[in-house]
This record gives sequence, structure tokens and C-alpha cells, in this order.
Amino acid sequence: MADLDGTTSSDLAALTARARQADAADPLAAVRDRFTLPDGLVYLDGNSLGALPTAVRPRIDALLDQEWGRGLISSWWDADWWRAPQRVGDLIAPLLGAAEGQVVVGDSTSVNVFRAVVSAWRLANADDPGRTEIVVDDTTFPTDGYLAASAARLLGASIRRRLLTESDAFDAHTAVVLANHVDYRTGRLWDLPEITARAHHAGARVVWDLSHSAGAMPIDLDRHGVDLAVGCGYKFLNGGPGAPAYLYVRSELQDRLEQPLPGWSSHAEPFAMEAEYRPASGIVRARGGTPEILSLLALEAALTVWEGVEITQVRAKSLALTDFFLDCVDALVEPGRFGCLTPRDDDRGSQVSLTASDAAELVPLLARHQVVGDHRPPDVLRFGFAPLYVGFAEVLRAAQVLAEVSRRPHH
Ligand SMILES: Cc1ncc(COP(=O)(O)O)c(C=O)c1O
Ligand SMILES: Nc1c(O)cccc1C(=O)C[C@H](N)C(=O)O
Repeated sequence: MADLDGTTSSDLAALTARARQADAADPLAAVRDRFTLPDGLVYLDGNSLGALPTAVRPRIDALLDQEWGRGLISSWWDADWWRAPQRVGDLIAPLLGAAEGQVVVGDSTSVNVFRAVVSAWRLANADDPGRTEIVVDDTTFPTDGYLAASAARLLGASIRRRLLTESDAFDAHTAVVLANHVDYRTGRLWDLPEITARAHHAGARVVWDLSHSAGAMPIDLDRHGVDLAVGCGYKFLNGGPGAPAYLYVRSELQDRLEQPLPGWSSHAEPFAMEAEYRPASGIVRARGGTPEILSLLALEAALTVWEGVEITQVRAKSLALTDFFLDCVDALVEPGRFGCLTPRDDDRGSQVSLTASDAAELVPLLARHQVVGDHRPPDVLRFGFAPLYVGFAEVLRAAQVLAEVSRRPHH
């Protein structure tokens, strides 16, 4: 029997059976137990703020009680706080397809975008003086564009905003290409190997922002010869609100790196307190000031959720979750109610972005029914699917609630 909007109970029964089967066959199902989430909540905003890994609280308690509380200043050495930026970087490295010693953690993504763009500019101009331009992904997350523009003003560079898939997006004038791996708004996944190869062919250095891809899919930075990369610690890496960001610098470039924020903790001998700056070698050269230990160690504890997890399984589940959500929306929601910005083929990250003129009003209505998504201006309703803790039955529930709240008049 069809109800008013044409959905049949056999549609729903088929989707319920599919969800049950997918949850039963999910090799990552047990990983959800490594998180603390409110009962009954369907949390589809892990691409903005990841859920709380249960291991974080005892780690922070121990840090407060023993390391800060008792050890005080000696914990910089006795608890190995000083090396935490590299140590946590090495835990993130496998998720980026990076060998050890190429990732450092600290500061925000915004700061690291600035650090990476200026560093890349200096590398490109050292090899080929006279390159005048920084090319920024036309669809970039705003902070990257702001920081690249500020870097350009300081460097005397010009900025061009381009769709990076266009064949003439960069040329012999280009020093740096700043690219987003997954578009935060649409969920589109850009071709990292192809764009990196074309940028290199043009003689430019490339900086990738991996905020919306790291932890959701395999990324092969080393294999594709990426120069520098940055990303957030608080999205699919679950490091907590304001978690420090990571910065990848390919090993061959590290000893040529002239970063623009060379704080004392990137000095060759920080405790010599020399007046002159002498850069450390290796990835330590990319550090800034004193490491933010509370949030760094929370991120370190959060990364224990990845133990035994295959990133290829994460990608397979991510695609299956987003596929299933789109199928549920097709089956349950009134046809034509939403547009869809997210590609339906595999060129997508771990989110689905629907469009509707009332997207902003729908978000609190969904939340009232325990479904958390978010709104991005002007008309995007965004759902992120974190494969480590989102299940298929929840996806179906989210689509059912969406069908319901989008059918009712809002007042
Ligand atoms: C692609 C991208 N880059 C950077 C950021 C943010 O950087 P920050 O942590 O400095 O606010 C975000 C999200 O806020 C983002 O989506
Ligand atoms: N960093 C955020 C925050 O402090 C508050 C709310 C949201 C965020 C985000 O990360 C937004 C996110 N980058 C996005 O893709 O829209």
C-alpha cells in the first residue's frame, strides 16, 4: 500500500532488511564501542566534530593527576611531552600514507595552511626564481583562501582562484597550488594524484588540505609525491574540539624548509636559547612554539581507536553508508524535495550534501528527533558519515526522520 507521498511499506521493509544485513556484515561494527555517544542519537556531524573516544577521559585524568599534577615541569622529559608533536604525527602518518618522520602536530589548520603555503612558495622560488602566483582551489574552505591571500600579500605574490581540474589552472608562473581533497560543502573528492602530477609538471609545489578526507579513506601522500599537506585533528580523527592540526612535509624537502613561523621549538637546540635561529633538521623544523600538551595527548588517546582498523574497510563502509543514505532518501522523501550536490559515483568523501531553500530550518527539526546534521549557507543540508561509529540502521532512521520533518509545514 502506498501512503500519501508514494512510499510503500514494502520499500521500507526492503530498506530495513538491507540495513540489518549491512550492520550484521560490517567488519567495523565493534569499533563503535570505542566511542562514548549519547544513547539514541544519530550523529551525522563527525566531519565537523568527531565523537568522543572513550580512551580520552582516562588519559586526560592520568595526565592531570600524575604528569601535570605531580610531575610538573619534569614531565616535559619524564613523560616525553616535548616529543609529542612528532610522536602523534607518527600515529597519524599511516592514515595519510606517509612513512614516519614526516608529520608534526600542533597549531590550528589555519596556521598550518599559512606555514605550508609560504614554505611551498619559498621551495618553488628557490628552484625556479620568478614564479609569481599562488593558485587556490576555487571551491576551497574559506580559511585556506584567507590565509593564502594573506601569505600572498606578504610575499608579493598574486592569487588566482581556479577550478583545479581545468587544464590551464596552473602554468609556468605558478609557485604553489593549494587544494582541498574533499570539498567541505559538496562532498566532492578531487583527484589528488592527477592534480599533484599536473602541478609538478608545471613546476609548482602542491599543498593539500586533507581535513575532510583523512580518516575516511586511504590517502597515499608518499606514493604520489605530495609536497606538503595539512588537516584538522577534530573531524574524522576525533581529537576533540580545537584539537591541534597536522602538517606533512615530504622527507626530501625537510632540510630545505624555510617555514615562516620558526618558533623556538623548531630550533636545532631550543634549550640553548641562542639569539640566532638555527633550524632543527627533519620534521622538527616544522614545529612552532610550545606544544599544546592537553589537546595533543587527548588526540593521541583518540587515535587508539584505529588499532586493527584497515583504512580500506573504512572507505568501503563510507561509500556503502553514503550510497545507502541516498537510496533511502530516494525511496522515502517526496521526489524533487531536495537537490543533491554530492556525486553519486565514487568521487565523493564521507558526506552527503542535499540542497533545499529551507535547509537551515530543517537542521533544528532533525535535532529535535535526535538526528544531527548541519547547514552550510546558503541552502546546503550536510550529513557526515563517520564509518567508525555510524551504522546502517541509523542511516535509515536519519532518512526516515528527514522524510518526516521535510513533509510537515515548519510552523
Ligand atoms: C577544509 C578545512 N580546512 C580548515 C578548516 C578549519 O581550520 P581551523 O581548525 O584552523 O579552524 C576546516 C574546518 O573548519 C576545513 O573544513
Ligand atoms: N571548526 C569548527 C568549529 O569550531 C565550530 C563549528 C564547525 C567547525 C568546523 O570544523 C566546520 C567545518 N570545517 C566544515 O566543514 O564546515
